[in-house]
Amino acid sequence: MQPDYSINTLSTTDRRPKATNLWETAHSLGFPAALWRLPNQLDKHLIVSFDEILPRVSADLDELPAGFLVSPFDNLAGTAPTNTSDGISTGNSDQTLFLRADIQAAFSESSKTQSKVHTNATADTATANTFWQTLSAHLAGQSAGKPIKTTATPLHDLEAQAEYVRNVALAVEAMQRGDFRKVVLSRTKRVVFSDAPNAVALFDKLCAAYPTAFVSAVSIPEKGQIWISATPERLVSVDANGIFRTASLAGTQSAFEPDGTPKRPPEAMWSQKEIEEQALVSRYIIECFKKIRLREYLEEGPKTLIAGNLMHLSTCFTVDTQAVRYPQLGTVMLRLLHPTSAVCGMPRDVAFRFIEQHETHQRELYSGFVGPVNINANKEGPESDLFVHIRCMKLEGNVATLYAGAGLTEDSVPEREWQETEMKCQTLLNIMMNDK
Ligand SMILES: C=C(O[C@H]1C=CC=C(C(=O)O)[C@@H]1O)C(=O)O
Repeated sequence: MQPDYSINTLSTTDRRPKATNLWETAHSLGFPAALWRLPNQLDKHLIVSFDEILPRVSADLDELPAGFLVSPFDNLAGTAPTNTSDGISTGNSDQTLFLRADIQAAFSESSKTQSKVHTNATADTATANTFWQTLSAHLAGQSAGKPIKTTATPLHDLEAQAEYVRNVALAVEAMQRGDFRKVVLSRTKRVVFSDAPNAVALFDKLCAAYPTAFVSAVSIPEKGQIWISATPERLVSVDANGIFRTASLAGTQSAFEPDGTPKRPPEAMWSQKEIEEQALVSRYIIECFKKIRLREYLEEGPKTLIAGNLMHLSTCFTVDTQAVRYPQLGTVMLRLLHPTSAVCGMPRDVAFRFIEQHETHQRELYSGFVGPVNINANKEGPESDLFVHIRCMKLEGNVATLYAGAGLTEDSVPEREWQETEMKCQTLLNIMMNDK
């Protein structure tokens, strides 16, 4: 029987495991781990998977056990779409990585709930024993040494800027010809650290700075990567009461006036280009509802939403899956929605091809989706919360690669779109450069 640490109930002399202890134990054993904090919540969650090589699954929220999903942008490749009995066209999404919750922990920041760590019943007992023994050794041996200070240096790539601006101009020409209506082109930015940074410390700083974001850190040892994000964009959520939620997010401006004073969201001014860009994302969601003949949805917005240093336009869509008798709505919509026109474009397939042909980097897990599935966090029942993986970076040793994209329409101005991606990189950079 493995320990079930109810952390708050242990005596103060106990070496209580913190998120960082579990994360580092997982790392030392080569086990994947995910750490996350939901928007507007205080509790942080962590799971460790005992699968050194993660299974690639179809993102089926109705079938998967408790765990965490990370999908690449491009998970439609390989097979032709298939039609289900509902007449729904679904892609092949078995590129999605699944971290099964073998070890599960919740770290409470509020005095009302207790922090908990436990081994799930389905986890392999021998592996779980190894994990707990390694954790105990780690706790016994840890010293309260000074945290290592790392400095981060962003690399300025003038060629990357020139290439991005050229590609935006090509996209604008294609849209003016009528080839497609919207495309999201992305770029990368590299940051070199003096030492490999502490992912859990970065995660904690992001949680503190961006309370309304979904913040996550996912360690994937088989790739030698840690992905860290603070995303404002919900893709699909289904709560314990069967309430389905999704949102359309687009249009970007700084959340601050040039003199540094914060803007008031209700007074934000949006251009016609930005209003149209966001309306296209909403239309895409509504078209997905139409494909499954779902009419009973609540649409709220567009409203201006603060996302860290930025503001966006957002419309929320809600469906009571019990009232409409559609329990699988989350899974079905996930397959239809991804990749939405907030990260791909419209029409989707033409925009997808334009991205493939013009972006010179691989998006990998950027603009895919990320989040917990079937996690029973508050005893009310399992919940799934998947977010669009933007405002993210890939950490490989002491090098971070940040990703940012901008939604383009025929009215886009190439230099401005580049500046927009710079602002989006700033969401993570502000935290990385602030070494407190
Ligand atoms: C693609 C990204 O943002 C999307 C979400 C909100 C606003 C966006 C925009 O204004 O272009 C993008 O569609 C990104 O941050 O990399």
